[in-house]
Amino acid sequence: MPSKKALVRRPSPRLDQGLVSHIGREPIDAALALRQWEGYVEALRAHGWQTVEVAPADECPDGVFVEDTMVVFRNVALISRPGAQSRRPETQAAERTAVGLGLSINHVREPGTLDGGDVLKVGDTLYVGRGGRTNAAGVRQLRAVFAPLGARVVAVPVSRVLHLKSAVTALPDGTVIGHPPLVDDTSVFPHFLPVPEEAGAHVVLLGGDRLLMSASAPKTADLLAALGYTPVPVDLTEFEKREGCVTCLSVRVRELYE
Ligand SMILES: NC(=O)NCCC[C@H](N)C(=O)O
Repeated sequence: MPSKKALVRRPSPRLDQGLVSHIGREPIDAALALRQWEGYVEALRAHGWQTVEVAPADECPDGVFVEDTMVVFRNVALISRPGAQSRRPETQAAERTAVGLGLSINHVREPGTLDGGDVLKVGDTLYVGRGGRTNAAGVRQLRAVFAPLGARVVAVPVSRVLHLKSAVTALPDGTVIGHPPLVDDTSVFPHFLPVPEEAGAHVVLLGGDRLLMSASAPKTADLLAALGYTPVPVDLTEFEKREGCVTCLSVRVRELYE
């Protein structure tokens, strides 16, 4: 049954100590981060999403990036085993919330590593980024869990950014969008549209023609508006300083059998 639930997790006061891999470390304004997170949650709610808070993990600087804790396909959640050791404690409370929603649970197991941010769903295709956080065993386990449910799992290389979804996301019609200098190989996607800004590569489909995206990508917002979409911009500067983006602050659950 279609559902519009979104898991979110409020930022840790220690967000400043969050990981950075591909960019320099700039200081975080924790109060501003909290306001930006509240604005993000409000934008989801304003577009009909019921937000469900995962218990805070204040001891985990990167806990707000809750997308990385699982991959949801149909009514199954594959609980991740994050590629960064410091992020592994984040999954426990996220799993409890997934159970509470009625999702069936599977786990990525050692030696597999996989971050939810490396998995992009386009219809029944799951693109998975093989890169800094997701290894070959993680890809194999993703395939083993979701192929029997009808998913086509396509592994793609990711070396220029943190996660696959730092490089590309997809529009409602399945067109994959990305900022070409940051995409390893645009030819793996059947329909690819280049966008002019790094932050423009990230959209969350709110429903209908509405696209939640970062206010840091005004040229891409204009491009997408010219294609008939309605951009819904949110300020995310404090999360972008820790390599987060609009997708990573929630896990959207669209099919629940209640
Ligand atoms: N899915 C995502 O885009 N997650 C962003 C995670 C950022 C965090 N600082 C990390 O390096 O793990």
